[in-house]
Amino acid sequence: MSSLKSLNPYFYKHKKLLIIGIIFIILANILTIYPIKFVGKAVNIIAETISNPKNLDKNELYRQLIVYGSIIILAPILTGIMRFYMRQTIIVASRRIEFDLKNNIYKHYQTLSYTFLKNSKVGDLMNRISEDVVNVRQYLGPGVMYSINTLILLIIILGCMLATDPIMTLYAFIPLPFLSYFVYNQSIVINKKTKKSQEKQSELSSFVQDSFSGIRVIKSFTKEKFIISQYVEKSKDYKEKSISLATTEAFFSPIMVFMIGLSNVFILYIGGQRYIHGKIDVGTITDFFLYLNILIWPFTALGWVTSIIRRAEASMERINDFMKVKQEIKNINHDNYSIKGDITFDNVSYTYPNTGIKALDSVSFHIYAGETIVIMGKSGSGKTTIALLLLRLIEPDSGNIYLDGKLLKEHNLELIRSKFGYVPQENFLFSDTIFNNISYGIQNATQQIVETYAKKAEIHSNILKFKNQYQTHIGERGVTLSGGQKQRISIARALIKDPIIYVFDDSLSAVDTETESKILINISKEIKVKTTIIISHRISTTKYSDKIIVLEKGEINQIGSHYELISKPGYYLEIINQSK
Ligand SMILES: Nc1ncnc2c1ncn2[C@@H]1O[C@H](COP(=O)(O)OP(=O)(O)OP(=O)(O)O)[C@@H](O)[C@H]1O
Repeated sequence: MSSLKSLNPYFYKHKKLLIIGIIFIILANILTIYPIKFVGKAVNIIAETISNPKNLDKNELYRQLIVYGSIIILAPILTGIMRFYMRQTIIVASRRIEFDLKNNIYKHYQTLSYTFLKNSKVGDLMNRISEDVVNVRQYLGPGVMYSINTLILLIIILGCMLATDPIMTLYAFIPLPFLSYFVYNQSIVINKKTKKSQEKQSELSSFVQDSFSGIRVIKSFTKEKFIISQYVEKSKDYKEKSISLATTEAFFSPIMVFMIGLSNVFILYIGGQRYIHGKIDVGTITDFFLYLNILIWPFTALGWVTSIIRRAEASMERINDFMKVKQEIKNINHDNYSIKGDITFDNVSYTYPNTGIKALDSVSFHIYAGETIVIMGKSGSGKTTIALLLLRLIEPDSGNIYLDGKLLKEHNLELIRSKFGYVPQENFLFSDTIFNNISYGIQNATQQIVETYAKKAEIHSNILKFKNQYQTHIGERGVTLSGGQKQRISIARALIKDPIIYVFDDSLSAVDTETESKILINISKEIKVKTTIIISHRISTTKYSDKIIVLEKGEINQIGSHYELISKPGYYLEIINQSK
């Protein structure tokens, strides 16, 4: 139950509804049990009438039977009304808690670090916020409701039974300790099996997500059959875990019914003995049977409720694992001020924690505000890592980064990110209209502004060719764009922010050199006055730069202007010679 403790604040928040719900549960149970003693009384009157027909007072008999009959009929109607309100309060509270929980998980996801999210599987993240939350909601709603219901019913029935005949009560409850032992053991097994089945489900979701993202590769490599067989294998695994869980859960109902049946046998035997010896009347035996049979459903449901609780416990553990992950990059400054764009890297090193790869090793350089630098280097040399450090998506392990002479981590994080125009290497666009994608970073964008920046990014004429032009939907529900078109929309999205610092991470790799040149000419005015970092493999971009940094295995191999670098042997000269 420990993981479910983290739900206490949510229970507290919705305490009013829950307390009202509990009151309805109590009323519903009192109304369920109240008419039972009248059944016993009615049975006694009928038995009395049959054995002594001479004493029959017809009017009195009818009067009593009408009163008892009315109570027996009316009480279930009122019980039904109480049960309706019990659901209306407790189930509604569970839905509200589910809403809060989902929002809190999503909010927490947003605070998690780039590296953590990058290393998590999307399917798994999705499962924790969907499937796992549904499991927890099942506990919050039916789980809590039926647990309280069973407990209250048990207390009331136990009280009624003890008041009627303590000895018969003792016999009726003989199977109870065995039942508790069985429930306890089964619930441990259910918890373990649930965790395994949920892990398998997460794996399956991640696999499906992966295979749809890589559908082009799968089809071009004609791997459909292979991927289907892998899916079958994984879903078989999930199926086996689920069946094993269902088998354990299936034991509950028959065992519960068996135990109640055993109680009935005891009642019949002991009750019969006591009746023969004149210690009780036949109505008392009838009452006991009715009491026990009322317990059948709640006790059968106990098995179901136990698995709901165990499932929720396993799910909550998975949710808590994520909720415990601390926000690594925090904002300590909330001031508003202007940024010039002077950047210094002072002996900066960074190692990716998950792989242990040292991506940057004591890197130092200085970019004056308004300068344009091109970062070159072989694949994996650490270029993107510099961009991520600048945006504070990751923090250096050692060394310092300064912006306008002040430590980057002491700046207002939201402010500095708003001053960056970042075009990432992987051109991610949202499943939305082209207009909304371009205007993503600004508020109240007009058609004119969006078009201006689309023109600068050399994508305007392409957009006009689509039927719905700027209102064209991209992605799953709309058109599929070419790599170059996506890149240019990403560029327009960064330009429209009118940032102070541009970071283009291999942003022109998917467009031809002519378009690349046009884009760079279009934004040359901005580039001249703003700090611009262009990560590129192409020599054509270097003509716009003040300085070139050549990285090799995370270290600076060469640094200088185009003319300085072509005058000495090295990677830069090699690239120049290759491009001739
Ligand atoms: N999220 C990550 N987790 C672990 N290792 C990473 C991660 N991202 C990059 N790396 C590793 O860090 C090193 C530097 O990567 P980086 O992306 O900075 O190189 P790059 O020069 O930009 O490469 P490319 O030109 O191919 O984009 C590489 O060896 C890479 O494998």
